[in-house]
Amino acid sequence: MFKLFRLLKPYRISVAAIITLMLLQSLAQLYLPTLLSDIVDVGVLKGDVAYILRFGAYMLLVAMGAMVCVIIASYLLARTATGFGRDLRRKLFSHVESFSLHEFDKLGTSSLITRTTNDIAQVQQVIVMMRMFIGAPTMLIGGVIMATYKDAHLAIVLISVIPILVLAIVGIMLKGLPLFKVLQVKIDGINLVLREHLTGIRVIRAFNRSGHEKQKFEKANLDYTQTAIKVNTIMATMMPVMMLVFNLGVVVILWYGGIRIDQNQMQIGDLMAFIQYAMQIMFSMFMMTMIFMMIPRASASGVRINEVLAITSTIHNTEKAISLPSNHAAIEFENVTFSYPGAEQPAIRNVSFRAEPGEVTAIIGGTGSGKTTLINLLLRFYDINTGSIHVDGHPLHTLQLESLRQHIGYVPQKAALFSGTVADNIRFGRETATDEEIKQAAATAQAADFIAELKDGYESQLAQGGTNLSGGQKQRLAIARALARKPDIYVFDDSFSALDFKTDAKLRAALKVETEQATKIIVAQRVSTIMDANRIIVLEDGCIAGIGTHEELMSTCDVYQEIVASQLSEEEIA
Ligand SMILES: Nc1ncnc2c1ncn2[C@@H]1O[C@H](COP(=O)(O)OP(=O)(O)OP(=O)(O)O)[C@@H](O)[C@H]1O
Repeated sequence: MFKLFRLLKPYRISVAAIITLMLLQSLAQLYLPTLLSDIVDVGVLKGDVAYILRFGAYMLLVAMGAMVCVIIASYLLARTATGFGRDLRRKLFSHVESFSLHEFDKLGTSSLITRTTNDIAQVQQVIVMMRMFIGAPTMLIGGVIMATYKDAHLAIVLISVIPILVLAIVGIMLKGLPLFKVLQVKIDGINLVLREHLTGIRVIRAFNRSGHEKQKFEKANLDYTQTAIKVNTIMATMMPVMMLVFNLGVVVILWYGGIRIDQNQMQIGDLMAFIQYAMQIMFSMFMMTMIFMMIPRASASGVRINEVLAITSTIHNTEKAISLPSNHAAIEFENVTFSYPGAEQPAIRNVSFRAEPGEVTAIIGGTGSGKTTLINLLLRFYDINTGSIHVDGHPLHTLQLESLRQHIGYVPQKAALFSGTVADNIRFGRETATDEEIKQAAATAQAADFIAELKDGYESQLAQGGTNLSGGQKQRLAIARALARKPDIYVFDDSFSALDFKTDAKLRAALKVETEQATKIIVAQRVSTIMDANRIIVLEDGCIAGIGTHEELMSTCDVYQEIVASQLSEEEIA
């Protein structure tokens, strides 16, 4: 966790000011009881009103000075802590941005979200508590010194109470701390049930499993509550135990102090100051307990954050990476083999093909045959194991990632839209696209009609993930987004599956005109979508079972014939 505090560097002046102010505040606090004892011993006992007033005003000034220190320190601390949290979130976010899909697979999306939010908040809390880090030890050491200075004999009573307090605190913490860790795991449990419930709400309702889900949530909730009650019960004993030990200590101090006053070895004011020092010592011990309770929790979060920061993406720009010139680029796969990390079998084996500019290269095959994997490799979401991929004659790894992706208009299998307007979502493809270009892209994607029917047309707001649109509408917006980019390469990963046959045909006809010069790769399940492609690649279990036009494959490729036969009969039956 302390490694993360390097991010405090830009705030070093604030931190120095906070430390100085808190030290000043602690010194002022330590000075107050001494002033009080002077008022009592000199002013009150001798009836010197002028002395009382003068020292009273003095006390007021010191107290106000301490207050000003606390106010300024709190302000600076709030700014520093929120700034630190913002910087750390930014650092983590941009680091995660550089990850390849492999790293996302490894860490898990939900864990990355928790680490960027909850875990950072825990570490940020340590900064917020910085006041205590400085105040508590100063008050403890200063309190003991000042109490000893007031009366060394009585200080022995006080100092012998401290180990009893420490023992009580350590005992309680030993019981409570492991439960704090358990508590975090139980929160994870609630989050898991909740996340599954919210994302799967349609399925849960359709299968009438609401009752079952409710029970699952109740169980996780009860589990968490019971642990929380247990940990809070243990922690709640801390204050009364501390108060008991402290009050017993005060009784002993008063008793022994009374004897010493009786023997003229101590003055009343000193005894009053002594009790105040004892209170300050106890308060500082309480603060230190809070610190010790918080640090293990925050350092667990610190470890989780550092884990993410320590991961370097397996896919990044090499030093000599070049920018892909704007060109109508040919794509070439040569003997490409690739296994997903941890997978036993390669998802793609010895795949070779060429996709030419101005042509449509289609990929067809059963589920799990490796179609999406080919696309993932072209976009360099993953790196190949053996073989090579060239774009415009350049090996993929020699190209700058941003430049490569800049040239590709990608339509994913599952249309991912973002909250914002329809126009915002299309403009996502190219920020500089004009309104006219956006309308043109929507028209080509056969989305113009349904957008016109929306309440605010292109300015209609989309819900998170576009849930207020149908599957086909989402797909058409995703296509419009890729078209708005005007790229050299189009990649449609099963992007026409949610469209009816008529819209599918109209869309392909419009695309043909709009994307004439570009290299087009179309992954499809329906033969009718790709029948007129210049080249059809038939995939089976990660290998190429045939390449050719529809006619060629109909006479040479058994797998293709099977696909065609199964679909025709299905259509005939329908
Ligand atoms: N992230 C991943 N990690 C591990 N294995 C994966 C991953 N993604 C896909 N696979 C595996 O790789 C193989 C090919 O998957 P791919 O998604 O490329 O198939 P597909 O042909 O696109 O299928 P579909 O038509 O169902 O989308 C499958 O066996 C799948 O289980």
